[in-house]
Amino acid sequence: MNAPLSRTAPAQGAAPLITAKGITVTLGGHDVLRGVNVDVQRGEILTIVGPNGSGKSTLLRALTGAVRPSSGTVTSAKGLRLGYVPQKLAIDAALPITAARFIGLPGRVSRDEATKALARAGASGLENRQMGDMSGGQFQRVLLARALLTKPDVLLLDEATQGLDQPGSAAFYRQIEEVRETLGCAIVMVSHELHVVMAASDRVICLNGHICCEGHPETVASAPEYRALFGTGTMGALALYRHEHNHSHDPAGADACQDPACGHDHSHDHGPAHDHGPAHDHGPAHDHDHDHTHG
Ligand SMILES: Nc1ncnc2c1ncn2[C@@H]1O[C@H](COP(=O)(O)OP(=O)(O)OP(=O)(O)O)[C@@H](O)[C@H]1O
Repeated sequence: MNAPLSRTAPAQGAAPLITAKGITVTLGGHDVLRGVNVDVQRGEILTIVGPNGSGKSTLLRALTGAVRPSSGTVTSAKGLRLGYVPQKLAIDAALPITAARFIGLPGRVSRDEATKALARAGASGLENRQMGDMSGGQFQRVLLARALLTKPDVLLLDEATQGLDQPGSAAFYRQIEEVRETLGCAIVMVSHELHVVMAASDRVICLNGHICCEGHPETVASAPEYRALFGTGTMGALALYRHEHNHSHDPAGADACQDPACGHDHSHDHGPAHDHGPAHDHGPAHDHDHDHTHG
């Protein structure tokens, strides 16, 4: 299920489900996004990575139409159905509501539909469980089940595994791949966990207000250029992807990117061998065969 070659092939060449062309989004007087171009193809898993405040959530919201660009356009295929899994959702733990009832809100959903959606989200058997009693992973799966009720053409996830541990995140993303296999929907996800989502992604976009770089993760995994794209921006996660170690990673420079327009410090060592000293191997990242879209 997790093997790249067994993936449902994204519908290359078909009309995109969502097209953002040269969008600039201005919030609070600042250009949060500048001249961003994104196509979402049917059946693909597209991951958006980038440092805190780089506009990932804003881009997701612009793609859904929840945020209007100040320039550029976002167009969607006619009748497009969207599903959305938020970063987190606060539910009063004291509120007595079962998973089956929760995913049925606000509309009416039959017990059968709720059960099927929970099964697709890998949350079978949780129908009668109180939402307040769920583990973080179970809770996110119920949110996923809720998003799947609309049978979305595009499922959007905004750091849906925040708060989960690594095995929990990895299991969640495997579930996402399964959802894609079953429903054939496109998936657009924001994640900080590049090491975890890498295996599940067809394409990765590195965002920092503009698109720094984008590409196919498998193609670029062996390319030397990709190693320089993220400094310690994954908090060492890329190194962890390759092998376990327990030294600390400096979260500073979280937005290191090879693109000089990003303005990051690239003076640290990106040598091919992983070094357990302060200079880290930056592991898999992205393709430099891309269009730069600087605003
Ligand atoms: N409604 C708003 N008004 C003003 N500024 C906003 C608004 N929403 C977001 N911003 C600003 O836009 C920038 C991008 O925010 P966004 O949430 O899109 O980033 P992000 O990459 O998703 O960040 P994070 O990784 O921290 O979730 C931030 O500087 C944020 O403060």
